[in-house]
Amino acid sequence: MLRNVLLHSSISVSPPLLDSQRLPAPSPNRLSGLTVAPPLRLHLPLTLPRSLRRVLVPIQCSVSGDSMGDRKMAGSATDGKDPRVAGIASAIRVIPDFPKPGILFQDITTLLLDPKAFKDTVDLFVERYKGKDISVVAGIEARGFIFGPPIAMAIGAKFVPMRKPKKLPGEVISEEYSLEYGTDIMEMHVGAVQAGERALIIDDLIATGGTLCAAIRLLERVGVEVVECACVIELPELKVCPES
Ligand SMILES: O=P(O)(O)OC[C@H]1O[C@H](OP(=O)(O)OP(=O)(O)O)[C@H](O)[C@@H]1O
Ligand SMILES: Nc1ncnc2[nH]cnc12
Repeated sequence: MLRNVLLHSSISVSPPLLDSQRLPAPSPNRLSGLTVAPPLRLHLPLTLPRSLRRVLVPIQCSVSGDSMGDRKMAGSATDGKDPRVAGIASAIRVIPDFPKPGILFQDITTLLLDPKAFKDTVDLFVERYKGKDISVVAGIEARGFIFGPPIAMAIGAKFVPMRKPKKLPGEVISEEYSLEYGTDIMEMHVGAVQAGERALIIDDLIATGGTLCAAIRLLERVGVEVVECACVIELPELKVCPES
């Protein structure tokens, strides 16, 4: 069971930024084959403490302050009380029925239109990870490529893209993972990381956790220590990881 996290700001993702962007409140819908009852919550950053990373399989995205017990990290800027989190949450647009009926899509492009909210998002991660001896920030295609590089630069780490198949030109190592229907493959360049390095994995969102599981496996196969995974958004109602 996954019990995370640092930030545990159980915030309802709020209406769109602009009136013109407002959408009707979504009804409970299905995502990845699972019933999802809004409101969804924003957790920033969603991090998996090292001691709990392994229990991503099976993942439970629901988070409770109690569940962290002794592992709760006191004093984190991301404990849910940080005033920046509300602004970030309100900048994320929710679009029902995209990309297909029943999906409640968390659209971070509206967050990117808001310079303060975007900066606050990156800053919250940077505040947590600066000075933690992390030499690798691994970003997951595509939206991990948006948040990963500014975080990497700010903490003095290199950025390593974890890409979809046949995108990287050099020699790669691959990891297959399960999706709701079928499988996908994640790839990383051979030589991008060295055994013994400490990595942070960044993505925009965790749903089932299958994508993050694959990224962890890929890095650990080459001897990298994955310190934590961090995401902007958690879909806490999703309780199943496709990995087994
Ligand atoms: O926790 P999971 O169930 O694995 O899902 C989370 C992943 O899904 C989304 O990416 P997507 O696969 O849609 O790719 P994209 O960002 O390239 O559109 C999201 O950005 C995460 O990477
Ligand atoms: N509901 C969702 N919104 C945005 N990206 C997603 N990836 C998986 N589920 C998603």
